[in-house]
Amino acid sequence: MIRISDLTVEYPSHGASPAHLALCGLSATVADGEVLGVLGEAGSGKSTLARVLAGDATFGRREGRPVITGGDSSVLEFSLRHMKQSQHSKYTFHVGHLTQDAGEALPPTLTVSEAISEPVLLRDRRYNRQALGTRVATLLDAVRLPLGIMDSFPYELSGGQRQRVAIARALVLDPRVFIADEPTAGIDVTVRDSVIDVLNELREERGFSAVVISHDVTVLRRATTHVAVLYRGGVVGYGPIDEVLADPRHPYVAGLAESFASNSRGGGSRGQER
Ligand SMILES: Nc1ncnc2c1ncn2[C@@H]1O[C@H](COP(=O)(O)OP(=O)(O)OP(=O)(O)O)[C@@H](O)[C@H]1O
Repeated sequence: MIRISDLTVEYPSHGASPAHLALCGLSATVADGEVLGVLGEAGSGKSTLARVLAGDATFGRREGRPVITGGDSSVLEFSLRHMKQSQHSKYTFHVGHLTQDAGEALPPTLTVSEAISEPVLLRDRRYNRQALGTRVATLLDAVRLPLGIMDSFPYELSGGQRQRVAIARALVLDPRVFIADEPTAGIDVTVRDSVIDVLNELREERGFSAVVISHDVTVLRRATTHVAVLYRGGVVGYGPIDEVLADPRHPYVAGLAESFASNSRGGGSRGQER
């Protein structure tokens, strides 16, 4: 479903800033029903990879957008490097993208229900409102949010609730591929498990494929089939997470293995919902 082959990505130069090489010769595959986890230090290229897979690097050079300068990635038979503008809307219909800090970027003037419905109504203003209401309610339930918050505005919610609304919004078009950049950031440990459950249910029921960026080892262990560890834009570890950590081939992966081992000895991460 997703085949990344020798992918090289740059941010073009603008003003006095030179071009920046963000990903270099990256390869990975995600078959139907698989979830690839991506981890790596800050600036290693994780969000850039998510943006490219979400279709943000198509149609020439635009300031602030990544550009594929080598290799390619095919997602659902679409070539990301050679995608035509006319294909983009179809592509983004099938590929959901939860951006980093999506919860904080919810439209402030829309209620929860309107924010989750918006991607559907932007494509089809005459979509059946009753069916849409049912879809919103099902998604709220899936991310363990009470139906009573449907008419609330983002400022009335906690950070963790906003993040879960953003997840529901990213899934409302029923994507076949889901790209999620830190989906559990700011979510407490019990809700984090429900997000992992949503990913696993989608995977089992729909043969859904996903790429999940996360620094949370519990998410990576329970929701991914394999991981790619990025370091300065290249892959330095690839395979099932426990195998990658048990046999580190790069000093950065060895450091990760060490810190994950000491975290588990200390009882693991316990993120608190904001
Ligand atoms: N719009 C942009 N223009 C130029 N360079 C950029 C742009 N966005 C990101 N970069 C650079 O590309 C590299 C990869 O950034 P990216 O955001 O993909 O890393 P990341 O691994 O997601 O980091 P973090 O964990 O901090 O989110 C970094 O060196 C970053 O400074």
